[in-house]
Order: sequence, then C-alpha cells, then structure tokens
Amino acid sequence: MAKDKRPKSKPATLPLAATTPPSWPVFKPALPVVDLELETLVSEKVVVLRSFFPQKLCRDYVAFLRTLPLLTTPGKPKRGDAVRVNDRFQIQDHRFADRLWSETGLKDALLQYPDATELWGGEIIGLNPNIRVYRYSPGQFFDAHYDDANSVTVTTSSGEQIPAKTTWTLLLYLTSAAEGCMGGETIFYPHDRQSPKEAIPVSLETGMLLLHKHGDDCMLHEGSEVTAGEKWVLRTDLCVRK
Ligand SMILES: O=C(O)CCC(=O)C(=O)O
Ligand SMILES: [Fe+2]
Repeated sequence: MAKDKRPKSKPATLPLAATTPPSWPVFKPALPVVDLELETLVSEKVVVLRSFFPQKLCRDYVAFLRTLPLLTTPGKPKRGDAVRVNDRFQIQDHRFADRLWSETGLKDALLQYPDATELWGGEIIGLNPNIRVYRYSPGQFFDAHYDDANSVTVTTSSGEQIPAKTTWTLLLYLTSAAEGCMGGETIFYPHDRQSPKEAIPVSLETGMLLLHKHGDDCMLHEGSEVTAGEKWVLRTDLCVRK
C-alpha cells in the first residue's frame, strides 16, 4: 500500500522517554477563560479554539516546561520517518491528559458540536496519555509528514480504563509573534504534495488549540522553520472509544 511509505511523525523511542510525570502547573485562572467556540479552518479536517489557554498561563507553562529534560531529536531519521529537528519531552501521563480534557472546557466544547460523533470519528472519551512537549529554536522545523492513528488506553478520572484509538492530532501553541517567535506556522497541504500554491498556513497564536484529523484522512503537513524566538507546543491526540 502506497500510504505505508508516507513519512510519519514517529513516537520517540522508549529509552529516550521520561517516566515520572512532572508537576504540571495548575490551570490558573480557572479555565475556560472565554466561551470556547470551534472555528473551522478546513472543513472536517482542521479546527481551532482560540484563547484556550490565556497568555499568562502560556507564559507560566513555558517557564515550567523549560525546566524539563528536553532532548534534541537526532538529525537523521529512519527511512519513512519525517525529518524532525526540535527539542522534545515525552511522558505517559493519563492524569494530565484527563485534566486537559475535563478541567479546561475542551470536552464540553467538542461534544457541543452538532455532528460530534461523525466529525470526531466516534464517541470521544478523552486525550492520549502520551503527552509531548516541543520546543523549536531558530533553524528548527518538522518536515512534511502524516500523523498516524494509534491504539491507546484512556484512563478516566474515576480510574476506568477504556480501549481507544486516536482520531485527531491536538496541538496547543504556547508562544507566537507576541512572544517574539517568528515563523513556525503549521502548514497543511490538501493534495499530498508540498506545493506553495496549495499551502494552508496556520500562524501561531499564543494559547490557541488546533485539532486536525489524522490517520487515513490526515493532510500532509509540516511545522515550518522557526526564524526567531522559540515555538513551544503541547501535543496529544483526541481519542474515541474503540
Ligand atoms: O509543530 C507543528 O506545527 C507540527 C507538529 C506536528 O506535525 C506533529 O506533532 O505531528
Ligand atoms: Fe504532525
């Protein structure tokens, strides 16, 4: 199958992953700070929630994330993997995934969507416990690739473990031009080729959460090169019951 040869965003290999969840800062002020409204950028493929995190909370998060042991991605990827040059931290943390899901207004905002089950690819139950933090400094980028759907277990706040699969990628931008970060747009290519004419760039916006459909319906996309400042992103995925 041709699709299997597509460059993928690969999970970091396990020996590089941290094992003790960090003490993520509390969500202060209490979230959400605005009425969360889904804005569609590409029909059925890319949506955003602006001001998901207020600017102050983003600042607190970046200050905290700086203290984590981020690892620079080795330059040369394995065949079939996308070139990703950034610093990252990865942790399995179902408690933080659940906080992001149920203590921020995210769950309610996504469930409110009129055709929620159809749009999200099933019954949404939470976020992927595989939490990733990216820092891109000037010259760093994430080359064009597709994100895979994965099988995961979602642990709810009551401790229930639910077999799930990921359907959409979640990116939370913690910096933007407002903090001096230039470049770093997430760029989507609807026709499987990196054509500048067809590019749909999404500019960084501090506190904006972006969701894009992944798996078989994933659009080719890249994190373009950062040219000044730092781009900080939290990454997880939306999960549906399997
Ligand atoms: O950093 C970005 O803008 C894109 C990140 C991405 O594509 C990924 O995490 O798979
Ligand atoms: Fe991606």
